[in-house]
Formats: sequence, structure tokens, C-alpha cells
Amino acid sequence: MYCIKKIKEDLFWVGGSDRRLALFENAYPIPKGIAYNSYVLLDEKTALFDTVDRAITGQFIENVEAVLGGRNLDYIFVNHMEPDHCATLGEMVRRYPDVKVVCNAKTVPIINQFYEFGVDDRAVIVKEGETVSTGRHNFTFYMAPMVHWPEVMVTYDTTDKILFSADAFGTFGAMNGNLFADELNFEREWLDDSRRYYSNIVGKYGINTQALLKKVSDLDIQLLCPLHGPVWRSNICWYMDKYSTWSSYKPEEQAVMIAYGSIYGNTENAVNILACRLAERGIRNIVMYDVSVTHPSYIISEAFRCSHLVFASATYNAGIFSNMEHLLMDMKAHNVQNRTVALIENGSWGVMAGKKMTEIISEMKNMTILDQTITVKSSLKEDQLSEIEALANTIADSMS
Ligand SMILES: Cc1cc2nc3c(=O)[nH]c(=O)nc-3n(C[C@H](O)[C@H](O)[C@H](O)COP(=O)(O)O)c2cc1C
Repeated sequence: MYCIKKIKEDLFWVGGSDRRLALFENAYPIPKGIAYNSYVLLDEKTALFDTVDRAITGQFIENVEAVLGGRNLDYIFVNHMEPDHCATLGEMVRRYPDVKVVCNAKTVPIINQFYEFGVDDRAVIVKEGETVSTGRHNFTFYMAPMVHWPEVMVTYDTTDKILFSADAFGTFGAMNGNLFADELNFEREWLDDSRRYYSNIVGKYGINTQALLKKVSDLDIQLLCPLHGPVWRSNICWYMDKYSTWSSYKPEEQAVMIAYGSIYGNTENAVNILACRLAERGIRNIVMYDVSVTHPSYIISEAFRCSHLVFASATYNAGIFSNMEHLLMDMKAHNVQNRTVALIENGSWGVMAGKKMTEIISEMKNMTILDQTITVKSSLKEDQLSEIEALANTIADSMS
């Protein structure tokens, strides 16, 4: 049976959710599932805004058919050609053989790479600022390269002030009946997953995201329709501000995140003591992660949130404990920058972790590494507690 939501008189959500998928992009855990949004407009011409992932094909086809109610599909607007949004494009073309595909020039070769149907004859190729009309509605296009593939564009409905924003403003999380963000406690229940989605999926492309935000900043947006997660009809500026902070790599909060890699527990013991000393200096809401337990996507997301990062690692085969090394390389790849960093290293015969961590972090932009790296030799001793106190003082001072 179809499962659709009416958004406006003539606009319907025809997407669906997957709560079985363990890893989004076969990389990122999604314990709360993922939604694939797609929208049908019933104007003088009918239009479909993007399609969905293969996993929900059956539901999607029923939804589109139900909304169209026997009408033909005239247009498919392709804002993004990643398979989680285009896997059912071929099937739509097969079912609606006269459909025109509205896309930009960069999209055409990608469609032809993924599909055999040959889009050239049916493509309506649009450029920045051009307009396509479906009757009452007029649509203008803004290119958003690398947010988060090169062909991405966003589509603005100048009639009803709706922005179809592709992957921008998306989030992990299945839709559980409430389609609109104002029906959810977004800040409490969704913001962390939204940040984790942005930082891991698009985070590398902050400059591109900033460019898109600039382009859409003058638009009157009454409705924000991303391809994942809830639809926004209020508080849109608040959410865009979050995107602005994340994409400019500014810390969202003055806060401390501690990540440690420990085999036998002595490095962990050192950061536990440091966290207690930080708390005594009035630092609240300290977060701490064991890099062997917590998936890096969560820690990267926290690095986008927090102003101060502490990395503590045992030495491992003359290098960094492997999970910590992986995390730091991942952070570098995601362009984490503008943070204050403190380091703790540990080893039993040739301590190398601090030097190696410094090398990786130094290659990241504008990272201030405090010159108070603490070296633990196997286990922390009484006479090193003053070093921990001193590091806690430095971190606390740099936060005020
Ligand atoms: C596989 C392996 C490789 C190690 N390689 C080194 C090394 O190259 N240099 C060193 O000083 N310690 C090395 N260690 C020892 C640990 O770094 C050291 O015991 C440290 O104190 C462990 O801290 P933890 O209690 O937080 O796990 C290695 C340990 C393991 C298990």
C-alpha cells in the first residue's frame, strides 16, 4: 500500500525509509535508519524531484503511482546522481517513457554511465539561474558542485518558495511519521545525527557548502526539502546557521572532546584523571571516546562540534595505536581545522605516538597543538599528576 504525505495542495512526499541498513555508503553506522526523500508535484505538468535508493523501490513506485492517480509523469528533476537518489531513475523512465529529465550538463554523462536508457534525447539541460516552468510553478537552478558530488544542483520553486536542496540540509535517521522538523524535537533527538551526516558525508567540502549557502542566502525559503531527513517549514535560518558553522569549520561550542587509544588501560587512566581535573576547572559536558569502541564517524562529528580536542595514544609498533591513526587520518581527510589540540602519549620502550600524532595534526589547517604533550611510560606515576594539572590549566585558560 502506498505511504505518502501531503506537503502542500499540489506537492507530495513519496519517499521512504530503510531501518535495516547497517552502514550508509557501506561506511557509516545508522542505528536510527535513513530516509530517502522524493517529491511529486501535480501542476499543469507533473514533476518528480529525484528518485530513491534501490532498497525502497517497491514502496516508491506505489507512492508515485498513487499521487499521479493515472496521470503521466512529465518531468524528473535530477538534483543529484548518487545511487541513493537515482537508483530508481531507470525504472521511472521505463514506466513513463515520455518523461523529460531536467538536469545540468555535468549530470548527463553520469546518467549515461549508470544507465543504458540514454538520457540525451530526453534531457532538458539547465544552467545556473535558468528557469523551467511546469505551469503555475517556475523553477530556478543553482549549481552546488561538490555538495557533495560534482553534478549537484539545487532547485528553487519561485512560486511557492520551496528549495529542493539535494544532500544539503539532510541528516541520518528514518522518517517515523513526522515528516516536518517542527514536529520533532530536532535539537535534542536529531542534531547529533545531522552533524554526523554533514561532517562525514559533506564535511570535506566546506568551501563548496559555503558557496551554496551564499547563493541561497537571499532566497525567500518557506519550505526546505532535502533528500534525507525532515522537511523544514520553520526555523530554517537556525538550521542554515548550523550548516554555516560546520562548513566554516568554526567550533560549534567551547567544549572538550577526548579520544584515546589504549590497549591495557593506562592511557585511558591518564585521560580519566585529566577529565576530572578539567571538570574541577569548571569545564562542563566533557565527552570522551575510546577509539577502539566508537566508530570514527561519531568522533569526527564531535570534532566538528568541540573547540578543544585531546588525543591520547599508546605507541604501537613504533607508531600510533592503529585505531587512533585511522581516526586522525580520517579527520585530516574531512578537513577538520581551527581547533586547539592537546596530546598524551604512552609507550614502554620507545615512545613515538606523540611525535607521529603531531605529524598528522600539523598537516591539518590552523590546528594549535599545545606544547605540553604528556609522556607516560607504561603507567602514570604520582610525580606526573602535576603535569596533568598543568595541562588542565592550559586547556581551561585557552577556553576562557
Ligand atoms: C603490538 C604492540 C606494539 C607495541 N609497540 C610499542 C612500541 O613500538 N614502542 C613502545 O614504547 N611501546 C610499544 N608497545 C607497548 C605499549 O605502547 C605500552 O605498553 C603502553 O604503556 C600501553 O598503554 P595502555 O596501557 O594505554 O595500553 C606496544 C604494545 C603492543 C601490544
